[in-house]
Amino acid sequence: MSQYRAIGFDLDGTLVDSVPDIHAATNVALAGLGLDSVSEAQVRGWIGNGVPMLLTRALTAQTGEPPSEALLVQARGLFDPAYHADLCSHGSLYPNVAETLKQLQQQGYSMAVITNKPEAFVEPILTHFGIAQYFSLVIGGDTLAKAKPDPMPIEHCMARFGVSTVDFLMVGDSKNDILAAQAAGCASLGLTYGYNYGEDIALSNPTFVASDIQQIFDFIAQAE
Ligand SMILES: O=C(O)COP(=O)(O)O
Ligand SMILES: [Mg+2]
Repeated sequence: MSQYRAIGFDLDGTLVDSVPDIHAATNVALAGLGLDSVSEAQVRGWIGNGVPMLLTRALTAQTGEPPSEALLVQARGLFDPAYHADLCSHGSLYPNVAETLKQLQQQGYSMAVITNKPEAFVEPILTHFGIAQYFSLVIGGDTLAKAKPDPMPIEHCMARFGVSTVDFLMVGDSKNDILAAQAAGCASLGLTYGYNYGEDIALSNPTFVASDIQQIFDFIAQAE
């Protein structure tokens, strides 16, 4: 094993290309409020800070002003059942994700999902794609008091795994993942294929940058 003992994985844009399903549920919510649909490309640029922020961004785009709390609650009441009903039918695992997780587990790493997606959606998605068994801990965007880019989810995870900052590697597609890792004082691997508000992940200065999750083996070997 390398110097790392535990690895945190972001979900959306890192393990699963979930935009098509999130896009569909967003448009169900907007239609229920009598608002026009948004495009998949728009939704791709709004993912990263959880569902409340995604809906805030969508409602702002379609009404021209930030939504009231009441409108946001209404939108969430429409989004959640629509997304729950159809979490995975259009999405897919990114290449080499299942194989990489399997190999890392065989090598003895403790692994967690650290996502800003609401916790209730996470387990069914992991199960659908056959990767739930690789994770001994799942932290959603609403599991703790603070979400990424705050370091709290990573700190919580390190405490649960009984590892220190030098033992932990955070893998993600968004600057929120990299900022959370930097704030927690641990290493990060930034993936170039996900959703990062249209920005190059390298601009956030992750410890490593990769275009395929399988490249993680190059970096953890390097760190030995
Ligand atoms: O739900 C989001 O906005 C982002 O989810 P992620 O943290 O798994 O990328
Ligand atoms: Mg992500």
